[in-house]
This record gives sequence, structure tokens and C-alpha cells, in this order.
Amino acid sequence: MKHDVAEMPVDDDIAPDEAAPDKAPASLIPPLGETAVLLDIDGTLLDFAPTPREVWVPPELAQTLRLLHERTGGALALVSGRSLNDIDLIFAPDLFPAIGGHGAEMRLHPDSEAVAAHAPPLDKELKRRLAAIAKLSPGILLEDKGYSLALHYRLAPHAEKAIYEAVSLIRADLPNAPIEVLPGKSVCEIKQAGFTKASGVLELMTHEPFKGRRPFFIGDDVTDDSVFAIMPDYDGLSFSVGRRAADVAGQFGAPSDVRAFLAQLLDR
Ligand SMILES: O=P(O)(O)OC[C@H]1O[C@H](O[C@H]2O[C@H](CO)[C@@H](O)[C@H](O)[C@H]2O)[C@H](O)[C@@H](O)[C@@H]1O
Ligand SMILES: [Mg+2]
Repeated sequence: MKHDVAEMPVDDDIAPDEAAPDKAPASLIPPLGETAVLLDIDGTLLDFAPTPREVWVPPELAQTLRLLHERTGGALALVSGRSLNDIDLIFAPDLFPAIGGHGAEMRLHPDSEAVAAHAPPLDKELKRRLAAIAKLSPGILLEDKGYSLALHYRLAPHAEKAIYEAVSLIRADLPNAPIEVLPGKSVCEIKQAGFTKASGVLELMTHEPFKGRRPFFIGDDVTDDSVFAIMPDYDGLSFSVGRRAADVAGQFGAPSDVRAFLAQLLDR
């Protein structure tokens, strides 16, 4: 069985588009007091690692994020497919405002316990059926994010087709289930429908200190396209990483370029 086009996985080794601006000049970004900094995590701030738990936050990046958070008056948010809990563990001891789970969760202030949840958890029985797909091959890793379940195959690339086929069969069996399949980088994720990174950002931008600012967003994956699409609504800018994308103001080759760019914003 063939994958649906919408379910096709994404290659994380695509060369940057030669035609797109290959730099994101810091001069495009408004003064830090007027902008909101919105950042995807994996493949944008952080280099890919063999497994989700093995990512590493360079100390220089942590310091850059702290300073940007301070100098934007708190208007810096991480916008990730990861759960908020996971984001906090990765960046510990730092806490940043964040949208987690592809828009399922949001926390506005780093010192706030309040997390707005925008979806019920994925059905338990469905999760069990999806989890059984991991039995297809050693190396397939399960990541349970509550609102979604991710099947990672970076360590079992040969299993990609079989994973998507097995997921398609389960979906076909549940035509009315409010779920969708998100293809990612060596990952097939099944999530509740009804929220996206963009719906999370739309809500975030209604709150202080984000409200009224000109945001910029940097992201690497197809799940980031929904946020690219809404940046013009705020007179904002988008930048992609390692891939071509519509309507971006520039693109970075790799996360190391993004880290250097963010550090540069502090020197202006
Ligand atoms: O939206 P993001 O912040 O970019 O998160 C996307 C997914 O990132 C993580 O998986 C990816 O990164 C792992 C660590 O480098 C890598 O091993 C895996 O192959 C990638 O797919 C995370 O585990 C997912 O939950 C996020 O949705
Ligand atoms: Mg990413």
C-alpha cells in the first residue's frame, strides 16, 4: 500500500534551496523590545540525535536564549512537537514560555504552573494498537506525548514503509476517529486533530508580552509551515532550516547557523 501524500515522511538531509536567500540578516529583525522570538526546537535550535533523549543543548545556546528572553521582556517562546514536560527537562534548569505537543499545550510564563491544554489525551486503546507497531522491528522507539504517540525509526530506517502501512490500516479501521498522521523526520506521529503549532501561536499572540509585537519564527519541518503561513498576519517573518519552504524571508543551512544568528541579535 502506498502512503497518502499527506503522510509522506520528510527527509532531514535536504540541501538548502540555492534560490532562496541563504542568510537571515539580523537587520531584518526589529529591535528586541518590539519583536517576539518564536523557535522550533529539534532541527532548528538543536542538532538531531539518534534518539529523542540524546539531544544536547550547547551552553552557549542556553545563555543566548536566557538573554533573548530577558531583552525581549519575556517575549521568547519555544514552539515544539515535544511535550512541555519534555521541553522543560531538555532545557533544565531554564524554563521558557512554550507551546508543546504541536499546539496541544501552552505555558505563557516560565514561572507559571498554569498550562493551557487544548486537547484530550489520545484514546488509550488506540495508543495500544499503535504501540504494537513498534514490534515490527528492533530500533523503533515509542514516544508517548499524551495527546499524540510518535513512532521513531531513525534507528530502524528500513521499517519506515511498514510503519506507515500499519498506521494506515489502523486509520482505515477508525474512519471517524478525530486523529491525524504527522510525518516528521524519521518519525511517524499520530495526534488528536484540531490543533496545530499555528493554532498555538495564534493564541500565544493574544497574550502579553507577545501581543502587538512583530514576531519571527524559525522552523525546519513541514509541521512548521502552518506557522510560516500566519507570520504575515503580524507583519512577522519566517525562516526555514535545511529545506525550502514557501514565503520565508531566508533559510539557514543547519541549527549551528540558527544558533549563531540568535547570538548575533544580542550584539546589535
Ligand atoms: O517541533 P520540534 O521541536 O522540531 O520537534 C519535532 C520532534 O522532535 C523530536 O524528534 C526528532 O528529534 C529527535 C532528536 O534529535 C530525533 O531522534 C528524531 O528522529 C526526530 O524526529 C521529538 O522526539 C518529537 O516528539 C518532536 O515531535
Ligand atoms: Mg523541528
